[in-house]
Amino acid sequence: MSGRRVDAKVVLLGQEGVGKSSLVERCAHGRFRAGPYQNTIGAAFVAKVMSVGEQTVTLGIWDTAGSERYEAMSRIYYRGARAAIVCYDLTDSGSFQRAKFWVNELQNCEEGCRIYLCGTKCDLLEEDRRKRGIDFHDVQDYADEIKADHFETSSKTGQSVDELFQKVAEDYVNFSAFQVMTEDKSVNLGQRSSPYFYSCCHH
Ligand SMILES: Nc1nc2c(ncn2[C@@H]2O[C@H](COP(=O)(O)OP(=O)(O)OP(=O)(O)O)[C@@H](O)[C@H]2O)c(=O)[nH]1
Repeated sequence: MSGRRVDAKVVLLGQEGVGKSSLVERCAHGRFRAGPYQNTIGAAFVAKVMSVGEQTVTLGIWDTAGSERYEAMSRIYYRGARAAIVCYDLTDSGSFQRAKFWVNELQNCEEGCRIYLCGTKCDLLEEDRRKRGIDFHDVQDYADEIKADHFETSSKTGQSVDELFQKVAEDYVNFSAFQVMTEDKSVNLGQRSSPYFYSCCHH
């Protein structure tokens, strides 16, 4: 994977313990690590190759640390992101307030970044519906208001995880195609925005 071109930078944001690393682990390696919770320090990176129709897209996924101690660092990681997966724990209403904080940041600082709201740990609701901390429709209304997609996922069972990342990749491809189309129609300045390049670290 080293040296592979990354087409789109994707960042995960959200309160500590909401399950960002688990989401990346499920998406990248198809597994869920039970056991003691280890908080992320700084950030972690993984590259994920996705297929969208005939095309191949490499997402460069940055998993940030949720601890407020690392807030300034998380800001560095969302710079230039094409997509942000803003996570909250479906059983913890406080984590949804924190998600709103990140949405405001993105709206103010990263105009070109699409937002995906992700309610995590939905397996816990299947065990006991009373554990739901935030009403689905309230989140959906908020998602509509901010023009975000909204998913409820479980990294434990895998529910809706692939769908979430697939949507991110598809939106990237469709949006890029739209951009090229509108650029072709407008005055040709002889320049086209190039994709982001990184030398990928991989684990
Ligand atoms: N039941 C259940 N537990 C989950 C799920 N996702 C994560 N967890 C648990 O929630 C805890 C925190 O998960 P992490 O993925 O480390 O959370 P994080 O958001 O990356 O945390 P920080 O790195 O501190 O920001 C761990 O004990 C996970 O096992 C899920 O889908 N279902």
